[in-house]
Amino acid sequence: MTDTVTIHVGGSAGHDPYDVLIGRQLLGELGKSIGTKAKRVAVIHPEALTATADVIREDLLGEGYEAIVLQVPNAEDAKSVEVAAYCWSVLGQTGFTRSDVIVGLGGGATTDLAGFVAATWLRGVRWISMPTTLLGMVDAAVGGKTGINIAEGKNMVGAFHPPIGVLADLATLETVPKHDYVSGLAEVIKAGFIADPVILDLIEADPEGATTPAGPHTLELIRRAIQVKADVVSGDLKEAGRREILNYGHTLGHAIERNERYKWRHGAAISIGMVFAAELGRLAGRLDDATADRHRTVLASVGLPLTYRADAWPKLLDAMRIDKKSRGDLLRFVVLDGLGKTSILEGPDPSLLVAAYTEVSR
Ligand SMILES: NC(=O)c1ccc[n+]([C@@H]2O[C@H](COP(=O)([O-])OP(=O)(O)OC[C@H]3O[C@@H](n4cnc5c(N)ncnc54)[C@H](O)[C@@H]3O)[C@@H](O)[C@H]2O)c1
Ligand SMILES: O=C(O)C(=O)C[C@@H](O)[C@H](O)[C@H](O)COP(=O)(O)O
Ligand SMILES: [Zn+2]
Repeated sequence: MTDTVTIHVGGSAGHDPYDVLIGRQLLGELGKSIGTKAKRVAVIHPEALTATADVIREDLLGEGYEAIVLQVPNAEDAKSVEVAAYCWSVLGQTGFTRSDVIVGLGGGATTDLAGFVAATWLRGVRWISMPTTLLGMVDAAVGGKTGINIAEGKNMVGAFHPPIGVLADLATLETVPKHDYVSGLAEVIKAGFIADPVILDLIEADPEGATTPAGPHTLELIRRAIQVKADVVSGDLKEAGRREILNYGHTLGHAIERNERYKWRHGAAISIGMVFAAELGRLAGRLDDATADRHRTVLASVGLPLTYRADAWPKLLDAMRIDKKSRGDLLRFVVLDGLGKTSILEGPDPSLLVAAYTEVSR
């Protein structure tokens, strides 16, 4: 049995600090995190986790809470205004008050939705994140970005609303489909390039092992990636500055997700987005060849995609214009000046963008 690892996330912008617990058999921790003020607990979960949600419900009932479960669609289909509206209706019908607590149980799509419902219900109620995918644990569950997608763009409607606690039970990873697990590695690798290169060394030492929760470095990879995220969001919850580095690879990545009508896995799109960002850095004269090339080798070594359709460029460029980092007509990209050295490339020449896209297109 693994000992529980605790990572502290500092409070900022009027929000309280909280802990991320990583371990096994963390179910018992849920009651402690909810506390005695709450009467009702709503567990929002995807179809894939119906059985787990039922176990949690029974447990909460046993602890004296009025527990309800809200099943939502798997994956990105949950991140819609219709699904949020369904959740609001259920909360209304059950008399959910400001002292009650929402639990988001699932991957990043579910926790983004659950956090958004918590942020908007009665203008904000407390919520706990229980991530059950690699991506959810290392990125989505931490930091309080919540939201839903619209046809015009990814996560375009949302709020900064941090959870009061995060419970990452490693046992849940055992049932995650392989391609979803690998998708999560894109965010782990992102953390490696922007802040903690030891992550890259660990993956390169055993890429096959990195693609399974049974791999030798799973806990260390998760712990390191969460630490990167916790350090960044503790100082800049609302993305006024440094937090933008967590968006490495996301400007093109989100455009690809929109172009695929949110049927692609997030990590797959971000993988291509990071290769593009590396090429931008290289072509702008900021990033050395070895680090730019390393993106391709490490991402490919775990089976993540590196290229996208050449003919999609005009649509992707259009989508990138409403990226949240844009200011007016100015496109802004997170790039690297070296390993772990991030900077912002503002308003790059259109020819530079085309040249970088040529390097990732097929
Ligand atoms: N808020 C943030 O800071 C942040 C950070 C990164 C990513 N995200 C968002 O996270 C989402 C991607 O998250 P994801 O990769 O976890 O995908 P996901 O939530 O879509 O989950 C992938 C699939 O696995 C299923 N699943 C979840 N847990 C399972 C388990 N334990 N066993 C079996 N099946 C399981 C889900 O139902 C879904 O079908 C995107 O919407 C992305 O925008 C948010
Ligand atoms: O936490 C952040 O900040 C991030 O940018 C992390 C990203 O991995 C994540 O995909 C996030 O949801 C992107 O947010 P967005 O504001 O660009 O939609
Ligand atoms: Zn992401």
